[in-house]
Amino acid sequence: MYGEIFAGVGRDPADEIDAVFSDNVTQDPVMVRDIPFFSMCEHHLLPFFGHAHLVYVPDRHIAGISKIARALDTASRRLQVQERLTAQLADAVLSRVEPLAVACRLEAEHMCMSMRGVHKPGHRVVTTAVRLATNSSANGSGSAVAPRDLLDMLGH
Ligand SMILES: Nc1nc2c(ncn2[C@@H]2O[C@H](COP(=O)(O)OP(=O)(O)OP(=O)(O)O)[C@@H](O)[C@H]2O)c(=O)[nH]1
Repeated sequence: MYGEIFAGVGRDPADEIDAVFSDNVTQDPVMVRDIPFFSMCEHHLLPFFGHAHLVYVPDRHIAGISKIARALDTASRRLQVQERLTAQLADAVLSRVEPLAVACRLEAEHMCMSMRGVHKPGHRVVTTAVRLATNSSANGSGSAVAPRDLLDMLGH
């Protein structure tokens, strides 16, 4: 059982993104919503779980969509904090798909806050990560979608 829960230990989430396509790519945003994930709080050894949403603006490549979910699984199946998990997913897409911009948002309930401690079942922790290509025009002056637009699409 623990082999499955911690199957991401020692693996690079980016390596899951092994399918990218380069034909007829346009710089229109691609969004994947409501990807479920389960992870383990590194402070309490209790689960946190929820959904991930990710949007990116392709440059020359698009990702095989399942590979984004696979990268999320690899990053979540280990001891984690939600902020780092969010960043690792965005970084994996940035490094392998080389988009103009990528943003992701995770919403989760942490069992360490629900079943013990402060006892707040039903709470939701929301984290976001935004990454821009170093040569991106997505910083506001160019024609690409701005980071604020990406976060709006994610429903922050
Ligand atoms: N961007 C994009 N990817 C797609 C679409 N339809 C299928 N794919 C992805 O194309 C990829 C093909 O990857 P492969 O590794 O060759 O196929 P696979 O072994 O079935 O991959 P898994 O679904 O990850 O098991 C997968 O990531 C699919 O999710 C689509 O319409 N758009």
